[in-house]
Amino acid sequence: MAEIREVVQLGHPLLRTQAQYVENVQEQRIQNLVDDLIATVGQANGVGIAAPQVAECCRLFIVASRPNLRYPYAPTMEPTAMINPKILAHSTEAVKGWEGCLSIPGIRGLVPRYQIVEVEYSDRNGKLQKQELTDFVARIFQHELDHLDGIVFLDRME
Ligand SMILES: O=C(O)C[C@@H](Cc1ccccc1)C(=O)SCC(=O)c1ccccc1
Ligand SMILES: [Zn+2]
Repeated sequence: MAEIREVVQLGHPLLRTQAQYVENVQEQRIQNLVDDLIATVGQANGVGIAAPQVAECCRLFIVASRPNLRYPYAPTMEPTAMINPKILAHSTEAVKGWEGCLSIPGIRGLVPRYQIVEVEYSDRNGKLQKQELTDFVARIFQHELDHLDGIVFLDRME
């Protein structure tokens, strides 16, 4: 009897419903993808990366701002996964700034972006986040959001 009780208490995978099992597999897939993207953006010395750039069709990207030659005052931040991201509001003026792209190596260009964006996304723990992003971090967010819609920075250069 103890054995059966132990199995029930531990929630043995075999006792989960099929829907719970599928949900757990999907959740693990997203967590693995987030970990892979964070490792990839670090190895590539990037400041962001979007799932479509590694042929994963889901609305998920990483923002990983750090100071660099073109943006020496960029904040250093923990690489942050942003799931189902959206812009809720933005400043009127667009400011041009240098961008590159891990999918278009060797090319840099001046791209207009909103300087301030109010954004919403779910973090990797499923918690809904609302934030105001400014300057370089706002630029990265807009660059990565474009990737989710098949747009690259070359498409926005004037
Ligand atoms: O292709 C990507 O999404 C990564 C891209 C993100 C990005 C760079 C610059 C502005 C907005 C978004 C890169 O990280 S490109 C390589 C890079 O580290 C870099 C390039 C230009 C300026 C700063 C950083
Ligand atoms: Zn890019």
